[in-house]
Amino acid sequence: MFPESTTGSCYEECKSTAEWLLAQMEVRPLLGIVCGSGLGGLAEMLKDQVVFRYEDIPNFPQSTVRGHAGRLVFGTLKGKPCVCMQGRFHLYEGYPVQKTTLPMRIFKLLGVEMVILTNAAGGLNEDYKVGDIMIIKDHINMPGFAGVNPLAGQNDERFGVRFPCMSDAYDRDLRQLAQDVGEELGYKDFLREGVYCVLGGPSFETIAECRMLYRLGADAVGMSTVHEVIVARHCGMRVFALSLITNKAVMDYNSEEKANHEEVLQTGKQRAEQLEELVSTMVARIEHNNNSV
Ligand SMILES: O=P(O)(O)O[C@@H]1C[C@H](O)[C@@H](CO)O1
Ligand SMILES: Nc1nc2[nH]cnc2c(=O)[nH]1
Repeated sequence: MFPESTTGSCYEECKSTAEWLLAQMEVRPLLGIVCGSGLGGLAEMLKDQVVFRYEDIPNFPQSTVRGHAGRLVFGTLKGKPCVCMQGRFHLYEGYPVQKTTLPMRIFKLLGVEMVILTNAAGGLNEDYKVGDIMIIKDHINMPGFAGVNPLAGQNDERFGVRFPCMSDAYDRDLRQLAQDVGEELGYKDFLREGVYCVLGGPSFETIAECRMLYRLGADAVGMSTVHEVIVARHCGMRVFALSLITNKAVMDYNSEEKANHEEVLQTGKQRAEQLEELVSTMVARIEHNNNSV
């Protein structure tokens, strides 16, 4: 038997939450969006909103971090039916990794086919500037090296296979679409593509850790997204993810810079408009059901 703490988010629990939500509105979302720290403005773009506070949703965790409003917003974005998490859950809030990713399984049971995730991240790549938007092409699941994986524990085949592939986690066509849209919008100077590394947080990285992560191949470091991506891919949803580089990781022992959440939220405010424009223009061009963009 698997121990209780590692049995993951059970199918019945997710199904009852999905059914509770579906019973209260007409929207049948095909697209799921997760807003990163300070990036909740994306949810405000949805038309004909139906809003649920996390505290009112059965089985749903609560947001505890500033910059994460804790609202599930349904509506349409450029005519496409969407559900948007205005606030996500992090390991450092004290939730088991299975609980932080439970909304991905609820998305799946709501009928969502594609997930777009955003996050705030520290830039490790020396060429990156604060305010750059990084299309995530791959990830490093650092907690996974220590066995912290949302799929650890008993596997429920109704969600997906025991050993899911992750080499194709970040949809190639959606990444290309983002590049094309970014170029058209004139974002070339601040649009990047790179590798995101997740750590547990909540402490920011030491200088030695930043240097190590960069040498390992990470371009940006954060505290989220990867576990959601693993669960979304496990249950067959397509994934696209963006990091907003909100601060530069400190790599130099002579530097006076110090990572802090204020700067993260401030940079989010400054780049929110462009990030929202990029995502909404992409959404306008995405076709569903035929697996194309
Ligand atoms: O939810 P995200 O990954 O955008 O939040 C990042 C990581 C921490 O929660 C916070 C640090 O400022 O921002
Ligand atoms: N781990 C981590 N998460 C972040 N989120 C925003 N900036 C950072 C950062 O520098 N490090």
